Amino acid sequence: MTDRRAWLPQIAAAKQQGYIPVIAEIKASSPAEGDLIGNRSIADIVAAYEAGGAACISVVTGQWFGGHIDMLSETAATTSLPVLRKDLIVNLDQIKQSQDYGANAVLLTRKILRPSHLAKMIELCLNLGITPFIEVASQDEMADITSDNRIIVAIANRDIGRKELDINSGYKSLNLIDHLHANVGARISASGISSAEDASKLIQAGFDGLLIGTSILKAANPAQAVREITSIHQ
Ligand SMILES: O=C(O)c1ccccc1NCC(=O)[C@H](O)[C@H](O)COP(=O)(O)O
Repeated sequence: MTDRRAWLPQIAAAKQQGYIPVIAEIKASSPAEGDLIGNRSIADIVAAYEAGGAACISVVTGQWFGGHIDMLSETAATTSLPVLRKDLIVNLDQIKQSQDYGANAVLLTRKILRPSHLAKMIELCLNLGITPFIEVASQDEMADITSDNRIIVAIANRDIGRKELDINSGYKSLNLIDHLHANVGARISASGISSAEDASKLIQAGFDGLLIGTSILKAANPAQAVREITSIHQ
């Protein structure tokens, strides 16, 4: 398997080199948009994301989004960029499974995990050398995130419970970022990001990176779409 770079150094390196760290996502379909991949292979998409300067790759393996665990190993075999598994991960075995399939970060969705269980999952990730990528969607969900510079916190612009149909909800993360009081390794704005202008506002608000799926998958030229965001001048 490819020797994978670590998440936080990769995000820091992109910033240091003057690029916006983009976590570019591979997602088979969305309830709002339908098929997002068409006749492309995972290798085609990864190549475009790398050409656009993506810092990291996210792979949605969840069935809601037409995903499958094999998409993870296929991606991991194609790139040395850091790889995140996005799925409804609720037990410790899924964390080990994610690593076996090539992920070096896993999504932990605060909304569906009790704080004590979330703490155990974070601990296992850190023991295994996996970066916990904790997603929150409200002020309440951020309240019990504790400071740890080895974790990533992603603030979602959409509510997972609405199955991505709340497309016009605006950039919720812009209002929430100042309520995240924990010191963490990186703060990411996730979901619904569709223009360089909006990406720029999110970075100016203090985010260390952006997770983007649908808009770059739908773009006529995904490499260019990623490049337009990674190369924004601040
Ligand atoms: O948010 C979750 O808990 C979740 C769990 C499993 C699979 C997907 C999940 N969320 C949706 C996404 O991750 C979005 O695909 C991602 O944020 C990208 O959003 P977009 O740019 O709007 O496609």
